[in-house]
Amino acid sequence: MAVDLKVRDLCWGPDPGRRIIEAISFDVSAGSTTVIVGANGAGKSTLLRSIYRRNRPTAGQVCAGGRDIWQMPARDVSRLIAAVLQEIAPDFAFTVREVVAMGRIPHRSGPFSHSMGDDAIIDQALADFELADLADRPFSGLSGGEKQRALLARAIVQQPRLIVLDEPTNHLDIRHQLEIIDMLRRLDMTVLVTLHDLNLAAALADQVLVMRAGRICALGPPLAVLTPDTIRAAFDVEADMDRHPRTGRPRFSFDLPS
Ligand SMILES: Nc1ncnc2c1ncn2[C@@H]1O[C@H](COP(=O)(O)OP(=O)(O)OP(=O)(O)O)[C@@H](O)[C@H]1O
Repeated sequence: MAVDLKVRDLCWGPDPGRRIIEAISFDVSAGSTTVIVGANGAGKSTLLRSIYRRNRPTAGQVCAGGRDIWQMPARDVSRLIAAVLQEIAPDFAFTVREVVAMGRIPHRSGPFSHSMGDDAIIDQALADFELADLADRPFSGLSGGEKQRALLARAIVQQPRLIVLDEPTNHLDIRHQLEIIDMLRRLDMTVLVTLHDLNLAAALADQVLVMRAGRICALGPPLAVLTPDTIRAAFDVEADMDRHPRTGRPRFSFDLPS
C-alpha cells in the first residue's frame, strides 16, 4: 500500500558553510506522482538523496507514512522506499536475474530464506521489463538502457511503498521511455521522480516541483506550474505550449532567449 511523503524545511550541504538545498517543504499524497524538474545543478539529485536515506539532512525532516525515515532502522526504510539512481551501476559481477533478485533482500528473514513467491515476483518483473531473454546474461554486458530496465525491475520487486527515481528514462529509447512512464502511472506506489523532459513530466505528474538554485521555485499541478514564466526562470529558455492534435496532451517546445 502506498504511503504519503512529507518533507519539511529540508536543508543539506557538504559542509557547515555550504548549503546545496535549502528550506525545501512539500507533500506527496499516497499513491500520487510528483515529478521534480530543474536545470542541471539545481539540486534535484541532492534532494532525492535525503529522501532515500543517503544524505542525512543538515536540517529538516523527511516523513514517509508518518514516520521520520532518519529515525527508522535502515532495514525498515528499505522495505518502505526503493531508489533507482542515475549513477548507474557498479559493474556487478552478477547475472541480470541475480541483480533483479537483490530487490527481495529487504523482505528476507535470513540469507537462505529465498522463497517460491520471490521467484514468481522476479519472473514477473523480468517479463514486464522485457528482460526474460537476458536473465542469465552478465549484468555488466548489458547496454545502458537494458541496465536501466534491470535496475527498475530490481526496485519494483522490492515492493516499496514509495519509489524514488532519478532520471529513469535517460538511457532509454523512445519506446522504452514511454513504457516506463506508462508503467510508473500504473504503479500502486507513491512516486517521486526527476525528469528532464517536460513533455514526459506533464504526461506523468499529478504534481510538478520545479527547483532552481537549491530551492523550490514552483509547486503544483503540471499546467499551473509549467508556464512560460516559470520555465524561463528555471531553465533560461523561452517556452511555448500547445495541444497535441491527436491526444490533446500538452506539448512544449523551446527556444533560446533572443
Ligand atoms: N557532496 C557534494 N559536495 C559538493 N557539492 C555537491 C555535492 N553533491 C552535490 N553537489 C553540488 O550540488 C549541486 C546540485 O547537484 P545535483 O546533483 O543535486 O543537481 P541536479 O539538479 O540533480 O543536476 P543534474 O540535472 O545535472 O543531474 C551541483 O552544483 C553539485 O556539484
